[in-house]
Amino acid sequence: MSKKHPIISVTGSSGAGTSTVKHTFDQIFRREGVNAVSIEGDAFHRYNRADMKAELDRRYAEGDYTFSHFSYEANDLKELENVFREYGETGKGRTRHYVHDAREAEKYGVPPGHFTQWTPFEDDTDLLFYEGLHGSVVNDEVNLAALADLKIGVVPVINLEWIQKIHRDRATRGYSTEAVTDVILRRMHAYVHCITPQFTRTDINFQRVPVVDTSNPFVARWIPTADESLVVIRFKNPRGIDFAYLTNMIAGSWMSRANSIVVPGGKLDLAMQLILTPLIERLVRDSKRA
Ligand SMILES: Nc1ncnc2c1ncn2[C@@H]1O[C@H](COP(=O)(O)OP(=O)(O)OP(=O)(O)O)[C@@H](O)[C@H]1O
Ligand SMILES: O=C(CO)[C@H](O)[C@H](O)COP(=O)(O)O
Repeated sequence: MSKKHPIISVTGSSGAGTSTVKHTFDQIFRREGVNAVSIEGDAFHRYNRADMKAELDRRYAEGDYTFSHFSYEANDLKELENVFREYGETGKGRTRHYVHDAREAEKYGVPPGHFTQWTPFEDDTDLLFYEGLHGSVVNDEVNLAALADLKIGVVPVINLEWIQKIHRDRATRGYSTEAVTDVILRRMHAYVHCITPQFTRTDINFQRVPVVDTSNPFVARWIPTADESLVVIRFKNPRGIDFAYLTNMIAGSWMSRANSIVVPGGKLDLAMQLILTPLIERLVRDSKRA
């Protein structure tokens, strides 16, 4: 936890919608005049695509079928912890990009499946924003949850998450449904052991729930739209959250538990703005006083 140089982490599985949620944060940062430095979890993968394949093959040959990008060991979480710690203490740090596809290759000048060089953060930023798979990990090696000041989980129910991943990976990353299905299966062990435990540590979870039939996510023809979904928003510590204000402001919303509200899918962006803006404002205000 850092008051002087606050850190926000947004954690979700691959395809959960963390990049989409980042756009909402970017809008809030722009509107509130917050100068945030952003880092992507994929920058902290341990291997480039070819080396990951070699490591997978090696482990398969040894009978380990559980290794995937979700696994702790496939990522340099020590380095991520160093970046969180250094930023929290000094406001400095560094990051790089993992280039997924041709569009990103053109943007960064590095072929798909490779990393860019590490580059230092610009000086005098107001906060660090992380978006990726491991923003609230606590294991024998690292404690990232302890270093982040506001932790958000983005967790659609699992068949919606798979639909989102399959459609995104087919549309923009050139994978077949079969290839994505294999990846989903291979990642399941680490999904259960490395990804889901984080969502009991996050301060707020946003869980999109479809209200159309998604029983067979592998043949779904499109991603359920905002109108075809609800979002459950759960607060770890509901003290200080003005639920009456939120349910008044967000048409069609209601409380489903003492720490949860449900909003129509189309109101997700509004709900995030209403909930997150005061929290971000407070982090930045406190950091200027520290
Ligand atoms: N609220 C939403 N409503 C409709 N579609 C959504 C929503 N959130 C995400 N999606 C869709 O789901 C897909 C995956 O979203 P996104 O790219 O944000 O995931 P991600 O968590 O960043 O994945 P990765 O970490 O693998 O990059 C995209 O096609 C996106 O348009
Ligand atoms: O989304 C992911 C993790 O969040 C990707 O699967 C990961 O970055 C590896 O990508 P690729 O399969 O394109 O090498």
